[in-house]
Amino acid sequence: MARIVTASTMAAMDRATMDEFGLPGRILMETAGREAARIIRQHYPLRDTPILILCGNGNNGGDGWVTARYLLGWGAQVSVLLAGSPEKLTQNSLINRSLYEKAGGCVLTADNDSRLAGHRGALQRAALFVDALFGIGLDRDVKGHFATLTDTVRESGKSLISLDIPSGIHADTGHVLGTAFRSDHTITFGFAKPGHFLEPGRSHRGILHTVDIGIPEVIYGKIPSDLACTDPEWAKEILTMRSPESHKGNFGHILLVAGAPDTRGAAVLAATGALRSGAGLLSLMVPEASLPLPGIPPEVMLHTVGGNNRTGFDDTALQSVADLLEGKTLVAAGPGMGTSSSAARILQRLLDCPLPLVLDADALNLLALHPELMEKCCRRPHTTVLTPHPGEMARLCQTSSTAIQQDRIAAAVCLATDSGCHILLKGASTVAATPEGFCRIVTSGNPGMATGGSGDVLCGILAGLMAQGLPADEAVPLAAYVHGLAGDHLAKNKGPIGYLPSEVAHTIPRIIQTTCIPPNRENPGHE
Ligand SMILES: NC(=O)C1=CN([C@@H]2O[C@H](COP(=O)(O)OP(=O)(O)OC[C@H]3O[C@@H](n4cnc5c(N)ncnc54)[C@H](OP(=O)(O)O)[C@@H]3O)[C@@H](O)[C@H]2O)[C@@H](O)CC1
Ligand SMILES: Nc1ncnc2c1ncn2[C@@H]1O[C@H](COP(=O)(O)OP(=O)(O)O)[C@@H](O)[C@H]1O
Ligand SMILES: [K+]
Repeated sequence: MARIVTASTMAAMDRATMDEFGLPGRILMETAGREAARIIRQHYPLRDTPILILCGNGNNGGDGWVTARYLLGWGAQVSVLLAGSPEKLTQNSLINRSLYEKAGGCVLTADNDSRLAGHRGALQRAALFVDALFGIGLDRDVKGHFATLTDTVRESGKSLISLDIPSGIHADTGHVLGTAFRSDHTITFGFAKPGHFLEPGRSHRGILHTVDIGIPEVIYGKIPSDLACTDPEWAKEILTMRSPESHKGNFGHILLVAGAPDTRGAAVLAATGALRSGAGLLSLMVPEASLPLPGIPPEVMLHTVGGNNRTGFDDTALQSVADLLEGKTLVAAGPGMGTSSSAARILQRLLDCPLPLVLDADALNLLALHPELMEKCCRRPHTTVLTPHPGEMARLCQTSSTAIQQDRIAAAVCLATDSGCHILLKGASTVAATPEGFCRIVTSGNPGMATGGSGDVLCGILAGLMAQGLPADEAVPLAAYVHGLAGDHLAKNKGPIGYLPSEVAHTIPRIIQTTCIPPNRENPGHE
């Protein structure tokens, strides 16, 4: 299920389903609460599990009342703790509270700290909490008795299921507003929200279940979402098996410009990433002072150009660029390239070439240092991809990395639409934005990948996928997804920290085989 919607889009879909399509909000809420109760029943033995459902004022609380009524009907020991103010309940919450009470349900009211303290026994007796405090309507920090309740439940270590999103997590950014629940399961309604996939929200939501509450496809079509996430079904649609008659010329010829003497390993890692992802041919342009290049795959065609230990590339290197561009189908530049004035002149020349361009690391630093290069980059009539980490992104956008991290999706989309470039904003919760403003959140990857050289491998993977003809809007998120899956595979099989970016590169063929190739096309060359 790759569709994702923001809180405002989800609210607009809910409204349109009610007002235009004619399906009442009460039915949507009934479906949400009933399906949540079903999922709870699947995971916990109802008769042996005292359940306390925590309801807020809003419609998220409304879902909680419905869930409570179904669980009660199925024989569960269930109570509701109303943490919101009884007089402020939404209309549908009020109706569903009354139905729950008619069915014999018990309600404890705790709308301030002292009342909450009076219900300590009920909190202690519960074995499972259901969090229906706030959903997509959370719009400010969680404070006061709501914060006390959240912290008490979290610190109890007992099982917790959140309805729609863990309360305290902002649905659009994944940020914690004040304090937040950490759930074992989150049951979301309609479509998943960005906060389910963006850290720290992703780490707070446990197993995610997406429930169809009856938002009709016509409404989704009318209010389209410009967000999605990566998943295996999506990946399988993109990579197709090679024709038996294919040859190396079908899979592109990359010119990789990388590897000043101090950072020559970056060139090796990017080259390995590109070849392990299936690039047809790869030529590497490095300064002669960077030789030897230990670990460089013998498949790489090596072109040494003018350079020295101080600046990396020198001005004589510029003369080689035109020759080296001859016959290439894609250029990737930046890993360990250096930021000398000679490197800037090389980048200027590359920006003029009529080929797809992937710019990473020092190429991004050069764009930030030379506004005229950034302007040139924005005016390119050919595909350009920029792959910044938050620090590089901050320099490109002349802001701080804290500001970028405030809303990663907004930052990536804003730069992509302003610059006309594809943007891959890396880090925990990598996002890929297109110049048209579509954004895909990458769902793979782990903190074990936070090692120097990891981004160089990713740059190579991206160049390798694009060289094979994948359009940038698919190749950019797929490269990050495959890179993250390779990291996840190593974290699981080797250990969560200490595996190397070079090992990530060498794991790519296995990931492509297991995740991206549909099973019926898995074994080329075998009967
Ligand atoms: N038909 C539909 O629409 C459907 C909706 N559905 C469900 O509804 C949910 C959205 O409901 P919603 O819009 O009522 O918002 P919700 O998440 O309950 O929160 C708003 C309440 O919280 C309060 N509040 C906010 N922040 C606060 C804070 N920090 N500290 C304290 N209070 C705070 C805010 O108070 P106020 O700002 O008014 O003072 C208001 O009372 C959605 O996530 C899904 O679960 C499903 O049933 C499917 C059909
Ligand atoms: N906490 C994390 N969770 C998931 N992926 C991460 C995390 N930290 C780093 N990564 C990934 O590792 C790579 C690091 O890239 P980058 O910062 O450019 O590294 P370098 O410049 O050292 O090669 C990116 O793909 C990034 O998304
Ligand atoms: K919730």
